[in-house]
Amino acid sequence: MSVAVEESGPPAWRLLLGYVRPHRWALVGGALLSLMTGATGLMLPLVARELIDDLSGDRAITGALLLMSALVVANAVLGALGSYVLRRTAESVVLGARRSLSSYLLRLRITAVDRSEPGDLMARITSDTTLLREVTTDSLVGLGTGGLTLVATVVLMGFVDPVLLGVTLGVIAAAGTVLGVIVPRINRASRRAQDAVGVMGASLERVLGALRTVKASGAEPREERTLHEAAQESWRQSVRAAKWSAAAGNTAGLAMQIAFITVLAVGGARVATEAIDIGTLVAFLLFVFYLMSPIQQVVGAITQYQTGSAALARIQEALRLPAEPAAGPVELPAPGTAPAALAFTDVRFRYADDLPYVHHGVTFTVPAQGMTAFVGPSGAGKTTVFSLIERFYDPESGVIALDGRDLADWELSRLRAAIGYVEQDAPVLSGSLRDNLLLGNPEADDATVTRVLKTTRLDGLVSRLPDGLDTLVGHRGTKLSGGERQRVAIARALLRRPRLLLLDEATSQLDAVNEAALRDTVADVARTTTVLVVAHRLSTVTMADRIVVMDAGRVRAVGTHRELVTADPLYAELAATQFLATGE
Ligand SMILES: Nc1ncnc2c1ncn2[C@@H]1O[C@H](COP(=O)(O)OP(=O)(O)OP(=O)(O)O)[C@@H](O)[C@H]1O
Repeated sequence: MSVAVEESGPPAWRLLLGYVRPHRWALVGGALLSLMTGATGLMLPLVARELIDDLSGDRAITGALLLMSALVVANAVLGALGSYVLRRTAESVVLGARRSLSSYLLRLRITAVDRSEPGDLMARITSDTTLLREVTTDSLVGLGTGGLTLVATVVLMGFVDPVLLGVTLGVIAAAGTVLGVIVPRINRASRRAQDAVGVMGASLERVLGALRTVKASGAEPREERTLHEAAQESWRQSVRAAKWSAAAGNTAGLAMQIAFITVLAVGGARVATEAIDIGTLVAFLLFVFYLMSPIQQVVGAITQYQTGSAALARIQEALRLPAEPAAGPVELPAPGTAPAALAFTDVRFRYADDLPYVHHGVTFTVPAQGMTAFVGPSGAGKTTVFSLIERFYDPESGVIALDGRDLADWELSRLRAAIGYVEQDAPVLSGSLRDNLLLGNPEADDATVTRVLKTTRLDGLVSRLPDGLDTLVGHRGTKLSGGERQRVAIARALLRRPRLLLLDEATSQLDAVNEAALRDTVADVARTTTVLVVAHRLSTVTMADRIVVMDAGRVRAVGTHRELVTADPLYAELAATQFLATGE
């Protein structure tokens, strides 16, 4: 299982009712149409009895025939209308579930995402929600209309002949006992089948996300096996569910056939002893025939609900993952807003309770404006500083304050609006170059975009591309070079006019010319904004106003390059080896 959540929670049907509630009147309308369809069907045996009576009494049958024809037509028209209304409503229920689930997943806390498989979460939005369609129509409506029709039919049958009704109900009760054993098995198999679809989604996401590496490692056969195994497991469990569903359906069908034969035999005997007349027996047999449809509807509703509730449980699991509060409208800082000051005070943090501490009491202050670089060995906790500033995670103890205010007291969307963040691997989303640049500030005007493109030296690239800013960059920006992706990420962050700019190794993939240009840009930005850089290159570090040296989750020194080279042996060593070794 790839989604880690606590097991408790309200039952699945409550979640279903939540999705159905907005469409309840359409559903009631559809159910009424279905009921009317059933009622027209139910009237047919009674009219048939009239017709037979008329025939045996030598009376005209035109009226009864016309009435029967009208009932047949009404039955067809009402049936079609009812099924359209119900199907439409079911699609609306699926739409509602997909909307709420996708909104929820976008708000997931990063901790929840760390513990989940994106492919499995995707399967929950796409495949599991689809199953709600059948649950809404077949289950909810089927149970309602089928149940009501069943009761109405049974009442009418009781009026026609209570003895034959007793015989019929006896057979149905026996079938019900068998169904009680079958139904839970459908639920179990359906749940496993949907879980296997989730596993398949997760495996697909894993492979397609790193197809180049998979190919380069010659790992296709192994990955293929994993995918096939998941597909096979889903098939196996779906076949098992189909087997039990078929058994359930046929048990109901068989019960009805047995009821038919028994009624024919017992009814025949009653006609022979003149307890009932032949018209009554024909009417009752027609009722038994009409009983078949609501019974199958009710059995179908119960079996379908088993599949649906397995999907509902998976949706519910996703909805119990920890999420952030719903974001208000994002308001970016107005041009010229003052840069932000930042302070970490004795911050302790670990990614999970069963993992070691990454920060063991980190303390440093960054005044508004200027550039601060973070250096230190790999795994020292530098990137984690940025993740905490963005509140992707919260510290276990200690305080992180922006402008003197604890991050916990900031409205999350306001906090993030103040920050521009360029991640370590500079992600670019599929879509056009323009989509990517305007991701964080869709309102940026053309003049600003042109200026930022120039600053990040992307103007040359854009003019070379046949479609300019509308060029599609491919999945994860694969049509761009590593350096171009990084510059796009920086341009995107700058377009947000951040009060605090976080650059995580933002220059690591740039060539010397572009790096020098970007260094000037960053220095320029640092005159009006607070810039924090996780640096791997001496060039970035030497120009920083202050350098925070981190080691194993602690700040060991703060100072300028000049100060630290003499004051801190680790820094002196890093400067002498790591930075210089990168080629500067
Ligand atoms: N999402 C996560 N879940 C669990 N552990 C994590 C997570 N992200 C990072 N870590 C661990 O936290 C520690 C610090 O990671 P961090 O990325 O902050 O280091 P860093 O100083 O930026 O390293 P580098 O210079 O190599 O990027 C590492 O040991 C890493 O394995």
